Amino acid sequence: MAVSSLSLPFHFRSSPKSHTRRKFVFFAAASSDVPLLQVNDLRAKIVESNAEILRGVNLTINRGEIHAIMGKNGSGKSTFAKVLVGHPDYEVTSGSVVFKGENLLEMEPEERALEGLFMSFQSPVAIPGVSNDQFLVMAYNARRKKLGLPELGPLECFSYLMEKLQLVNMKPDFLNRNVNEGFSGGERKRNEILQLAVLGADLAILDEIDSGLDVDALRDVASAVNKILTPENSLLMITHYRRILDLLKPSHVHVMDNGKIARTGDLSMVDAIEADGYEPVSVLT
Ligand SMILES: Nc1ncnc2c1ncn2[C@@H]1O[C@H](COP(=O)(O)OP(=O)(O)OP(=O)(O)O)[C@@H](O)[C@H]1O
Repeated sequence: MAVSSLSLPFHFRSSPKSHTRRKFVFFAAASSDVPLLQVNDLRAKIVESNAEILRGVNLTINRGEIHAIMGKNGSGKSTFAKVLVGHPDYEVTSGSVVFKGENLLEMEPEERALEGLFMSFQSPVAIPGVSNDQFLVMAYNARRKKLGLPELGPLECFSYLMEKLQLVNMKPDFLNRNVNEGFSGGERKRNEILQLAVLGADLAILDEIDSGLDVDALRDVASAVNKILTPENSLLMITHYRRILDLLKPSHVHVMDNGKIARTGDLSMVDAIEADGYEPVSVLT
């Protein structure tokens, strides 16, 4: 099976829109003084209904930073994440997103993944008929190819996957099962982190990775994510809960309200949210 038919870990295909060339490329992209992700005044609507959901999002993420987005239900957090990875349900109407110096919005979803943008979904889907190890090996070798590295053979792949399984504390038999098929909610979340550990990423977006996890699973997931993070990569997580924030210690906490980032602070802002709700911190500053 070709990797393109598996669509990497995003579980959706490229949009049928024609692939236009990128409008601009900054050749200083690898330099650490260029933001890893720069989002400017991003607006997006739902294709089917034309309803505008993102109403001017601004966000800058540098390498080595951990960002958290919180906010009321329905404020647009998941939509923002899905727009970043190119989900076909949404259309960007204005604004820009520059990732590693390139125009992200003109890349197909698969290309975004190969460039090092990873997203774990709130409800990871099952892929019937495709085993976890088959999926991981194909996706990982596609990423290695993109990075100019030789593909790994079956034996090398096996030992690489075993090492990553240990990192997320998953049993080896999960490799033989079909992707997410019959997995419990918590196992699906762990499996998302396994995918991240295997593929690596410049920017990992974790959408409510903590929801539905028991305390031990949450600790395992946070510990694995902490081991994956380096000064060269970054994390953007969406959450409603303090516990994962205490484990991953974001440098920046944002509150999204009505399709915009209304407030940015540090972990101390979460105390205020827990005490008084979102209203006091949801005023655009
Ligand atoms: N594909 C879609 N079709 C219809 N409505 C959508 C779609 N995607 C998002 N929406 C709507 O857009 C709004 C924002 O949804 P989104 O999932 O981004 O919110 P959220 O901040 O992540 O919420 P939660 O905290 O509940 O997960 C909601 O009103 C939602 O119903």
